[in-house]
Amino acid sequence: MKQYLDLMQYVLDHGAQKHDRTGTGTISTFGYQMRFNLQEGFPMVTTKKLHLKSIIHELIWFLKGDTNIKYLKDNNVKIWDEWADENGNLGPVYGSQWRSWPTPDGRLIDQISNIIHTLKTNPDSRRIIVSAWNVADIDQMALPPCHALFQFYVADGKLSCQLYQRSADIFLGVPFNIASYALLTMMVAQVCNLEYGEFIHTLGDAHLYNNHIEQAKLQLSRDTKTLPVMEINPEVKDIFSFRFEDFNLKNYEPHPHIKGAVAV
Ligand SMILES: Nc1nc(=O)c2c([nH]1)NC[C@@H]1CN(c3ccc(C(=O)N[C@@H](CCC(=O)O)C(=O)O)cc3)CN21
Ligand SMILES: O=c1ccn([C@H]2C[C@H](O)[C@@H](COP(=O)(O)O)O2)c(=O)[nH]1
Repeated sequence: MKQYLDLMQYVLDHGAQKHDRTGTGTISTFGYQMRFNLQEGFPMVTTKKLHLKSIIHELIWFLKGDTNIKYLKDNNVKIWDEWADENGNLGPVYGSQWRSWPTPDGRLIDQISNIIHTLKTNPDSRRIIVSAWNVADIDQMALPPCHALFQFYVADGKLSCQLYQRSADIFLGVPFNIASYALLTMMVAQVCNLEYGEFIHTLGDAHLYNNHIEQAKLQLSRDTKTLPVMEINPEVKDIFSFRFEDFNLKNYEPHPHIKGAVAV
């Protein structure tokens, strides 16, 4: 994952000191893009061990349209705990916008079903977009969407996806976001009978929190390893039918995990 290490090095070399909402302080840069060819392996960071279980369950949870952390808690995933209210609710975050975006006249739009339909019937469309950035709902969300908008693109029978992420926690969030959207792209490709193309990750405010700098430098001192391979149960042909057991990551041999506190 040279692309990820290059991002870390770039922000260390060129980033500006910036205050932030959490009071932690960051070193930050604005506007950065990484590309991952999904035929060259699954883009999981190898310079620290990533907890894939959390990533898969979070993605299944988004696709269910769920915005309560109960499903995550039942599967021992804790990454959203700090933001939920006393009933486990996060407000109308990703799952709600992806599957049931409310219209002014009272309908609900299932953006995921719509993009699957368009990919199957009109793959050359330049409008294959999912937006979580629902301006009218933002003040009811526990956290405004970071991965705000993504677009699919088909050429030569290959499916690519580009994500716009407005705010990117390079040490903790970004490795999760890359793996999650790479996996989503592969799942969408499978159900639409397309080959794997690229995942393109475009970042707005890309920052390293001041209490993650040592962890970043440790990762930069480690050598990269061959990317693992993600096997997906080929029998699943419906985007909403994937289960945790349908995924099998092979040959993931990362360096040891590195701890870092999450800024709330
Ligand atoms: N500051 C901040 N960074 C984020 O990346 C982030 C937020 N806030 N708020 C909302 C979600 C929650 N996300 C999170 C939250 C925690 C971890 C985290 O603690 N990761 C650890 C443990 C992983 C695990 O338990 O599975 C890690 O080492 O990766 C990662 C992503 C991504 N988002
Ligand atoms: O998927 C995610 C979700 C969140 N983040 C990070 C980016 C920021 O560090 C915080 C959000 O704080 P804001 O003040 O709302 O920007 O969470 C991420 O990297 N990936």
